[in-house]
Amino acid sequence: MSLYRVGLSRGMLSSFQRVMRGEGLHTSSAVQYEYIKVDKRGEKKNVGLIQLNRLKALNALCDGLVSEIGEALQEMETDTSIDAIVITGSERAFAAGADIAEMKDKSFQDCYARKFLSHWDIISKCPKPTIAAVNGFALGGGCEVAMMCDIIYAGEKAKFGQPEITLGTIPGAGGTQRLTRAIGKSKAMEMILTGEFMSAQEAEKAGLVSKVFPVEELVGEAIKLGERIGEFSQIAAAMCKEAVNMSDELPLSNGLLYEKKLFHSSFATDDKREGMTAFLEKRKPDFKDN
Ligand SMILES: C[C@@H](CO)C(=O)SCCNC(=O)CCNC(=O)[C@H](O)C(C)(C)COP(=O)(O)OP(=O)(O)OC[C@H]1O[C@@H](n2cnc3c(N)ncnc32)[C@H](O)[C@@H]1OP(=O)(O)O
Repeated sequence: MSLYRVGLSRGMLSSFQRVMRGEGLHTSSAVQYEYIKVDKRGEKKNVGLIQLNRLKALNALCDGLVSEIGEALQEMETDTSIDAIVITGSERAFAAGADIAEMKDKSFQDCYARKFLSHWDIISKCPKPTIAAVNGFALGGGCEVAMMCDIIYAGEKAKFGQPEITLGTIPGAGGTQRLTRAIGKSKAMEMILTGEFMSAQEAEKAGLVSKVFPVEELVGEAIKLGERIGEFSQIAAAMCKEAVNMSDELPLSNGLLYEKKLFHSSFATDDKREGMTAFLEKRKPDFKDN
């Protein structure tokens, strides 16, 4: 049974419970991947790095590649030494979309019966903070994977687009929804209906990207961001992530209530006591993620 399937069969347990119990698999060099490279980076090795590595096909997201991302995320999710996760590609391409050769002969029945692209959701469901470090093309599914992450950093030559219309289809992994939420209806509609690409600088201005960096500095900056997040209580970080993501799902009044409930819950943690005590004692907090 693949690690991915082991992870999925535990679906009834919340990710948070699993992390807290320290159960499950650990990121290790024992797992061999065909389409990705996996590493732990940062001074404390607390930032997981997933690098898409199907270079000849511009990291086109074939089924095997996405399954491997899922396996790596499952491992990093249960590895308590990892606080944040960076997903990146190559300098030429973050990912040029779903694999067109794999899709060409698929029928409606294949897609519907096998829930085509549904397993991609694992990326957006990761409870740990995820950062997409995008150099080069992030097209179609590539743009969608970037948008499934919590934060997008881009290299200055990055290009974002949802060109599915040029293939006679539409985005199928959240492109219409997430892009519209990120940059507004008019800009998203124009991009999706024309298949035109958006530069990193335009994407930063429109709100799709947080920051733009020189190409060669991008991954290092994303790792630094992961390290900064790792300095805080990881329970608080998970709650922040959950609350922010709920703003996409809920009407304002429900979102505000959800936030309040999580805020109250944070008062049950040792880290909240430590954070506030440290502030009053004018010292650095020593969070235990507890
Ligand atoms: C359904 C949704 C998900 O919701 C999708 O993602 S559909 C796919 C959307 N993506 C696209 O339409 C982008 C397709 N790719 C391109 O338009 C171009 O490759 C490019 C990114 C603009 C780069 O062009 P360039 O001329 O520099 O490079 P090549 O076209 O020669 O590409 C090199 C090599 O990679 C293969 N490849 C690129 N993208 C894909 C893909 N999405 N699926 C499968 N293969 C891809 C391309 O076929 C070339 O392979 P080779 O002929 O060298 O074997």
